[in-house]
Amino acid sequence: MTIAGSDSGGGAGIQADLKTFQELGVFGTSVITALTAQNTLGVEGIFPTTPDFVKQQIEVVFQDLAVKAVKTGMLFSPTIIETVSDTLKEKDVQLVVDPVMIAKGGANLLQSEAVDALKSQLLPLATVLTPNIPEAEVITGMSIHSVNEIEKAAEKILSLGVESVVMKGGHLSGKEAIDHVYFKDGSYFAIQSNRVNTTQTHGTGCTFSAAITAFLGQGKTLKEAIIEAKKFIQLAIEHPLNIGHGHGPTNHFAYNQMKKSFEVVVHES
Ligand SMILES: Nc1ncnc2c1ncn2[C@@H]1O[C@H](COP(=O)(O)OP(=O)(O)O)[C@@H](O)[C@H]1O
Ligand SMILES: Cc1ncc(COP(=O)(O)O)c(N)n1
Repeated sequence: MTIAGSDSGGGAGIQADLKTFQELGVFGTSVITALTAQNTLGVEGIFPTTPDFVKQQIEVVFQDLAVKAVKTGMLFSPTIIETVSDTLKEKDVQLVVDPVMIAKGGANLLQSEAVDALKSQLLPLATVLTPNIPEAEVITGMSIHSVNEIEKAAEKILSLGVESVVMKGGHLSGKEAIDHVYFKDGSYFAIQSNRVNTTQTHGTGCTFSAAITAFLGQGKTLKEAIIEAKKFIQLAIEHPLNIGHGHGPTNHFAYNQMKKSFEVVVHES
């Protein structure tokens, strides 16, 4: 299940999630928190759903279908976060939280007053949190420029009650795009891939977290799911579709076409 916003341009949000689920052979269900009028150039409008209707969508799907894993993306408001947290608290599922805040084009997808609810209500339920660096900065109140600061921020995030955190390195510079993964029990690994010099990164975070969710739903361990999701997103970025006039979407087809001949580098410690 994905609980997220709709992207009319099809590259991020619910649409990216369902495409990823489909490519990975899992049956996707969707709970829409907000409609956005959006294309690769940016978000022009946001029309949020009501918290009650978000709850109704979740409950109706759970009443009928055996949901194995859930991801959250754009949640928009404190009341939607409270409702999603209260509803999921009762469910026995693995939860991937992508703390979507600001779109690549600059639009606010989370009201600033919603950060407290995200930290206090949703994060304690999360199997894994997948912040990019700016999101990790908002959650921790720290500025993050080095691996040392990434580790300190991860410690702060783990203390909020999440079981694990993937600190995504897409927004840092350097020849590699490295994601650092920390677990509550103190274990750690990092996954490294070549940084692609591209503007075609609309929906990278949504796609990555959807792939983790799909692999968890299929019964992979969290570590296996994160590594395989990194392959999915790397191939999706490396082989862009080149559509739209702004931040183009990633290519959800690439993984199935090329995964056999591709590996990412994993560092353990
Ligand atoms: N230019 C890039 N080249 C290769 N991988 C990237 C690039 N940009 C982002 N990634 C990867 O895509 C995933 C999503 O990261 P990021 O873009 O930081 O998230 P978000 O979309 O939430 O801002 C991460 O695994 C990150 O390492
Ligand atoms: C509905 C919705 N959800 C999430 C994103 C974030 O994606 P990105 O950071 O790539 O703009 C988005 N643009 N729209």
